[in-house]
Amino acid sequence: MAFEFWFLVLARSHETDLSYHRIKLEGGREKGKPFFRSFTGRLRSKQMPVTIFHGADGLPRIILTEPCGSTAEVLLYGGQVVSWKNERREELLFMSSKANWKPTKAIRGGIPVCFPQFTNFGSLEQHGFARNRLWSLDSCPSPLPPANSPSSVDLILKSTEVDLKTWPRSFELRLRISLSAGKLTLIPRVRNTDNKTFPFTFALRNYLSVSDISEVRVEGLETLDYFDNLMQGERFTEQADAITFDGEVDRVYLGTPIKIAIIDHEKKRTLVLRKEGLPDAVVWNPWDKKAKALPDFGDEDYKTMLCVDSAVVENPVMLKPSEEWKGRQELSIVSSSYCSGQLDPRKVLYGIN
Ligand SMILES: O=P(O)(O)OC[C@H]1O[C@H](O)[C@H](O)[C@@H](O)[C@@H]1O
Repeated sequence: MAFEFWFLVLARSHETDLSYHRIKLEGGREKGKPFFRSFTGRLRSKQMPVTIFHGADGLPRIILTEPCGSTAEVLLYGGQVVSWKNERREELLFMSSKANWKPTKAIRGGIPVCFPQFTNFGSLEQHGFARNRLWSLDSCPSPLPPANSPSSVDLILKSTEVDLKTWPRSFELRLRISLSAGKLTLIPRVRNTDNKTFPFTFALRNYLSVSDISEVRVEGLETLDYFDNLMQGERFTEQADAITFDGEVDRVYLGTPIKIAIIDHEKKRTLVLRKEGLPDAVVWNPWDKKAKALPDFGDEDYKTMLCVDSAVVENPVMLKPSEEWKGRQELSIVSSSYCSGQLDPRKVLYGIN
């Protein structure tokens, strides 16, 4: 059965007022064939040369590239980064071996966007609906300047009639994703297009690829208070001088410093998470038992992943009509762990010489 759908993309031309560009994405479903045919569509605009591909899974995606050779792959479904590879083609994000690539379910890996609710702190579905919706290209990212390069893309999700029934607040959720050598930057924004103030919680859930979770240290969270989701959200104070892993962990660290280092001894590399406007950080690893209970998580996958999320959880954002909230996170790779003697984590975290 033939299948087609249209994206209406609002694009601002250089000289004139707003104009609409319509992009048609076509595919066909034949017996035994993927839902979509492999397809390349191009939004022809002076300002935003964005190419949309369809992979074997049929999901529309954008591939970001930069001159040093690193790449990122972003799905319109969920506005989700699903791959970030360095210039040596090594994958830096985790993707579950049992990830479900069919819409309506969240994809287990990459960087899902949790909005308007983090976890089950509210009446909505776990982690909100944004990760389960088809986003669009956003060619009017004002007040950010247009991202006019193959290293960047702007996406948008607006409230729909269906979502207004469960969450009656009109919003525009924008996400700019930018790639540069050794760095992936995400800038989420939420605009209140309603006539009432609304609260929301938010997280960029970073599924990071690690060589062996037992050898990983997270620095920058020591001495902080956290909510432990394994203890009914009870509040504790971190006593360890770094977070290490030997069992399930599901914590929301509160009011963290702007930099957190994830040190992977075996890979001899440190991943630095730098964030603004996202005061909390969630650390999650399901470990063996929970991994087995999750249908889209490979039994052994917990050994090679760690979620360290940039989040706003403790104090929800209260957004007034017409106001825009903005966050920012940068993930960057420093290619040798401090174990090698070349990198002192204090330098990474605090810039101490
Ligand atoms: O399975 P998901 O909906 O992606 O959630 C994964 C995990 O996220 C959070 O950290 C929750 O506190 C956990 O209870 C949940 O298992």
